[in-house]
Amino acid sequence: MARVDLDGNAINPMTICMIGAGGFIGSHLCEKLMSETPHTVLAVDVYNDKIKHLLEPDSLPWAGRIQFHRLNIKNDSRLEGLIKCSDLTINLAAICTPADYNTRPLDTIYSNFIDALPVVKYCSENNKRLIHFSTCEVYGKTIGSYLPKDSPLRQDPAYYILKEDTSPCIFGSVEKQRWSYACAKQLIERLIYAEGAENGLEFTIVRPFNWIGPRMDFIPGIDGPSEGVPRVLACFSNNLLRREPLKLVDGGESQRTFIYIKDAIEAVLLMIENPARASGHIFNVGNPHNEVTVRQLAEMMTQVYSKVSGEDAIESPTIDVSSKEFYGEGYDDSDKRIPDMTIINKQLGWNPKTSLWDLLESTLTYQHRTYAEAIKQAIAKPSAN
Ligand SMILES: NC(=O)c1ccc[n+]([C@@H]2O[C@H](COP(=O)([O-])OP(=O)(O)OC[C@H]3O[C@@H](n4cnc5c(N)ncnc54)[C@H](O)[C@@H]3O)[C@@H](O)[C@H]2O)c1
Ligand SMILES: O=C(O)[C@H]1O[C@H](OP(=O)(O)OP(=O)(O)OC[C@H]2O[C@@H](n3ccc(=O)[nH]c3=O)[C@H](O)[C@@H]2O)[C@H](O)[C@@H](O)[C@@H]1O
Repeated sequence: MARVDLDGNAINPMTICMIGAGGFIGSHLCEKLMSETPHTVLAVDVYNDKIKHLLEPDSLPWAGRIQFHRLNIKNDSRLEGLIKCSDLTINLAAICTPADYNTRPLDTIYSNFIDALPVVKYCSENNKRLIHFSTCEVYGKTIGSYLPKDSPLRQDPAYYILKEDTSPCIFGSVEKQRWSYACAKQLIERLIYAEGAENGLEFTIVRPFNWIGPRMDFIPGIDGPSEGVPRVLACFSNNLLRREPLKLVDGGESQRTFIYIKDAIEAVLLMIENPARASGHIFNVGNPHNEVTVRQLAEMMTQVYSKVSGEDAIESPTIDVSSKEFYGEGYDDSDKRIPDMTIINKQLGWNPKTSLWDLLESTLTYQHRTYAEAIKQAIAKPSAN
């Protein structure tokens, strides 16, 4: 049966230049595009470990519809050619782990702003559509976080719900280098918006709210550096696999809404296949119903991991650490992130489905299956690391 868009029109096969296709989100998006659509992907990245299963062997049903191009977009003249021969470019490439924002602020700003500039320029000059990945961090802190602790207004959604078209972007001072990432992402959003307004660039901006699932980041000492600090899902998974306490930064009081990667990818596919509804928009993509404090996340992950691994939790499953100790000087945090869903509901009719418990159960089953044996061996032979 022919695939149709939300307005009942047939969807024609397209060629997509996907930059950062070898990362967490890219790998899931490639998987979806290969298994459920007729589209072709030119997958650009410096790594391909997370999409190897889609590239080999040649006998895969989609062989010929996905090509890997190993290139660094900082300095490779092949990029423009790849964008020119595609119908759509999706840019996912970025440094996006908070441990880097205050310790490698220059790399963070270059990666999230400077390196994205040629992508925007080539799309604009060649009249190509662009879907650019920004972040919910562009909202920074909530207005409510500046109210007195006992103010009743803190309970009023007007002071904390994050809306694409009305919420301000509130960052800490320049010394708080944590915000180097959010600020670079905000400026590239503004540049893309301006290219749309002045030069007619057809764009969509995605603001992901803590998408999590299998293949997110790395497990330190197993498939990433021993001293590396990934995002919270991988940090806590690593602690659980090693039977160490989960570290709660500054008491684990910050709040997040987590969404299952597979739900979020459905939203991206709707954007890809419904350009008339998606172009010119900025979309929050998150799950407002999955809000927890980081402490609650740690407690739930501990329970879920016990269930999927069959091992009892350790006696003291969490430990408090200061942000200075964990991330170093210049760290700061978003207090609370709940996405407003009005625009994405109206334009794409999309809603997330998976509860936090269910998404943790499938993700931690994957983590256990993928890493438990390797961790056991690494612990038994520490010198082999
Ligand atoms: N995962 C989330 O919940 C989340 C939340 C907010 C924003 N985002 C944004 O979504 C995008 C993808 O995030 P992710 O979680 O998949 O991260 P990721 O780190 O897993 O993927 C990014 C990919 O980009 C590649 N890359 C980086 N610089 C490159 C360069 N110069 N040339 C070629 N490839 C390069 C990396 O090798 C990596 O494979 C990022 O822009 C990120 O800021 C993600
Ligand atoms: O995923 C998103 O939507 C965005 O937010 C993330 O930022 P953040 O949520 O702060 O990063 P995490 O590493 O996932 O941390 C979440 C919270 O857990 C805390 N944390 C992290 C790790 C840990 O071991 N312990 C711990 O308490 C952090 O301090 C923070 O409060 C990253 O900046 C980006 O990937 C992305 O743009």
